[in-house]
Amino acid sequence: MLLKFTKMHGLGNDFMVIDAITQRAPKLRTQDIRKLADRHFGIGFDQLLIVEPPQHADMDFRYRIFNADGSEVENCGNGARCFARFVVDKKLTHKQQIHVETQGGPLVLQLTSEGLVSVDMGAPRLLPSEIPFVAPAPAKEYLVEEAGKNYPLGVVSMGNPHAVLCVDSVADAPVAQVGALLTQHARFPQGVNVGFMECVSRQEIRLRVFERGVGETLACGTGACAAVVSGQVRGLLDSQVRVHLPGGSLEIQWAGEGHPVIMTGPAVRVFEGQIFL
Ligand SMILES: N[C@@H](CCC[C@H](N)C(=O)O)C(=O)O
Repeated sequence: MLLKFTKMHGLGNDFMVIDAITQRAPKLRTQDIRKLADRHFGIGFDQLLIVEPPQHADMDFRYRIFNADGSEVENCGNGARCFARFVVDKKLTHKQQIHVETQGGPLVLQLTSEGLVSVDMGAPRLLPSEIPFVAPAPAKEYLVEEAGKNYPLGVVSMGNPHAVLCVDSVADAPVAQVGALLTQHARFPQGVNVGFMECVSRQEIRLRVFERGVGETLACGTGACAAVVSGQVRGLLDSQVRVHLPGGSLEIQWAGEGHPVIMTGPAVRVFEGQIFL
């Protein structure tokens, strides 16, 4: 069958987006997604996004997210912004404010007058059991031992699991090596996305993220939210922070415990395509 798709990106974190509302989309198996994600033999992407009708009457859409390794995940910040741009550009909605179901919980999105997308990402979860993370008691930072070294990590769930490590300089951070070790650490039973955060000031950080199921990406939206939350919990950051990622910058706001994290940034359509499956 011929499947139409749109290639999009949020700060270089790239997506294949499938409209499963106006076309019949096949059920893709893990190995199908891996093949499509391959940058040499497929279309190439960090995540696949599938836009579907909602399952609950108070929602506008449901969207599902799959990592390049074919695993289904709960949430994706850059994906959420691309999803909003996609449903508006495709005229799947005329609403200003879009409510969408994800596996990690509902999100509220809107396009701004500057052409950006702002997303209410919901309140972060910080209890070890909510990440999930194995720890005897809640703390601001946890020492996680791997290969004879102790890593002081902040842990945050933005629907999906994140660990945040403070570094002196992201340019020199051992993202590939340490990211690969920690992403599958036994204390994170569902794996974890690993952020390397350099605090420039209380309102500005640099961040690189080794994503679960992908490897290092040019940007991670939920990773940016998690880093700002973890930085605030550790007393390092203010409530409004500019996050510089290798692919560009995001604005993240968090007013503290119980409040939602608001993420604002761009979402770009690259091209329309079709593929025989
Ligand atoms: N790129 C994303 C996060 C995608 C999911 C992540 N790899 C996971 O496994 O949880 C973002 O922008 O948030």
